[in-house]
Parts: sequence; structure tokens; C-alpha cells
Amino acid sequence: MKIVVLTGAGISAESGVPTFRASDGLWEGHRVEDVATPEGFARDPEAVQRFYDDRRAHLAVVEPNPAHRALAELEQHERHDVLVVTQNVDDLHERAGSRSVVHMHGELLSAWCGACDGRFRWDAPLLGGPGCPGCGERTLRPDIVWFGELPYELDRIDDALRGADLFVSIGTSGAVYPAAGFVTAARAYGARTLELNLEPSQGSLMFDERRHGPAGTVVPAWVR
Ligand SMILES: CC(C)NC(=O)[C@H](Cc1c[nH]c2ccccc12)NC(=O)[C@H](CCCC/N=C(/NCCC(=O)O)S[C@H]1O[C@H](COP(=O)(O)OP(=O)(O)OC[C@H]2O[C@@H](n3cnc4c(N)ncnc43)[C@H](O)[C@@H]2O)[C@@H](O)[C@H]1O)NC(=O)OCc1ccccc1
Repeated sequence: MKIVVLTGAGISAESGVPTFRASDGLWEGHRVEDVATPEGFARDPEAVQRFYDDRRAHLAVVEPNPAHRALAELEQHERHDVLVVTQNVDDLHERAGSRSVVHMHGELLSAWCGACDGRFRWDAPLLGGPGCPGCGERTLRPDIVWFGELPYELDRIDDALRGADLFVSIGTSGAVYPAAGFVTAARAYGARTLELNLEPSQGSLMFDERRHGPAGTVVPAWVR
């Protein structure tokens, strides 16, 4: 079976990675437009670098949870062809063993040079860090898709949705586009659709089936 799995912050919540819209959510401490927009970066690059440096450093103290591991197991099933499309910028899917993962909103462990357009694996702070390994310019920014910027690999994602038998959405509020529109596209392409989330998301009624509860419980139960 061809399965496309969309994940959001909710799948990493039980690993200790804050979600965005929960009361203690990431955005709580920051105005989205200040830390996740090109304009915010132009206005105060230090504040934005610090925001992402803190999140990158936090990766060292979190681990994949049973939901991440269950998806990695599912990918091993010879009967299935699984693509994980994640809105998350953490590396927990890969650390759990998933191999076909698309980070449509970028990755904390990657830096992008605004001068030479180079991208570099990065696990250190960018603030006060060295110049670009490619061109030496001090124009490195987090390799993250900010609001108003085009998400990555939309063609590959659309191709996968076209060929999918099943579209599964895990741990996302369905508040941010174009990711929130994937269920509509998947349905239009004839795929069955399933929501696994703590509570109904904004697009919950679009799904053929919904199972609500913590991802660390409902995802392994669904995979088994
Ligand atoms: C706010 C929203 C209305 N705005 C948008 O959608 C905008 C504008 C827009 C575009 N099209 C539209 C159509 C209509 C309206 C608006 C728009 N979209 C964009 O700007 C996108 C780019 C959006 C990407 C922004 N970057 C992020 N992330 C990286 C940064 C960072 O991480 O710092 S978005 C970020 O927020 C979103 C957060 O959502 P979730 O992951 O779902 O997290 P949330 O906290 O909201 O919810 C958690 C869920 O989990 C559940 N949960 C909690 N615990 C658990 C648990 N334990 N188990 C299970 N579930 C759990 C909760 O119940 C909840 O449902 C994610 O996408 C995340 O990646 N770009 C673009 O459209 O470009 C155009 C373009 C076109 C051509 C040329 C150039 C440009």
C-alpha cells in the first residue's frame, strides 16, 4: 500500500519538543512575525538566530518516542511504500529510523547561505558563529521555511499524494497552509484519509476516519 504520512508538532510533543499553539507553545514566548518571517530576520537577526539556536541545542536532550518508532517500523514492512512529510524541523523521525522523510518546512540541523545559496549540515549555534563554509560570507541563516516563503519539495509531495492509497495526518492542528490542504488533495486523488491527533484538528471533518489520543499510543496501535 502507498502511504503518505503528514506529521506536525504533536508527534514530537511526548518527546518534550514544545508544540506551537498549546498554552506553553513555542509561539507563546515569541510573536510569529518576529521570529518566523524574513521580515523579522531582517529586523532583528540576532533574536531570530537565538530562537533557532535554542531549539537546535534542545535537540540534544530529546529522544524519538513510540510514535516516531512505529512509523519507522511501518516503513520496513515490505507490503508498504511509506513517505513521511513533516512540518517539523526536528530530526526525531530520522533518529527513530525513518529513511524517506521530507522536511517541507526545513531543518534545525541545516544552515543556508543567503550569498552563495549553499546548504550545510549544522549542529552548532549560528549566532556569533563562523562565516559560510562555501563563500566565507557572514550570511548564514537557519534553513527553515518562514511564513511567506515557499515550502520545500511541493512537487515531490504532490506526486506522492497523487499515487497514495492512504493519507494519514498525525499531530497537526491543520492551521498552516499548504500542509493543511493536503487532505483535500489526497481525497481528490482518491486516497482514503485518516487523522491521528490528540483532538480534532481544524480539518478533522475532511477525514474518512479519526482516532483521537496521544500519538505515542494511537500511532503504534494503528501500525500494529
Ligand atoms: C497561519 C496561517 C493561516 N498562515 C499560513 O498558512 C501561511 C499563509 C498562507 C498560505 N496559504 C494560505 C491559505 C489560507 C490562509 C493562509 C495561507 N502559509 C505560509 O506562509 C507558507 C509557509 C508556512 C510555513 C511556515 N513555517 C513553519 N514552520 C517553520 C518555522 C519553525 O518551525 O519555526 S509553520 C509551523 O507552524 C505549524 C504548526 O502547526 P502544527 O505542527 O500543527 O502544530 P500546532 O501546535 O499548531 O498543533 C499541534 C497539534 O498536535 C496535537 N497534539 C498535541 N500533543 C499531541 C500528542 N501528544 N499526540 C498527538 N497530537 C498532539 C494538538 O492537538 C494540535 O492539533 C507547522 O506547519 C510548523 O511547521 N508559505 C506560503 O504559503 O508561501 C506562499 C508562497 C507562494 C509562492 C511563492 C512564495 C511563497
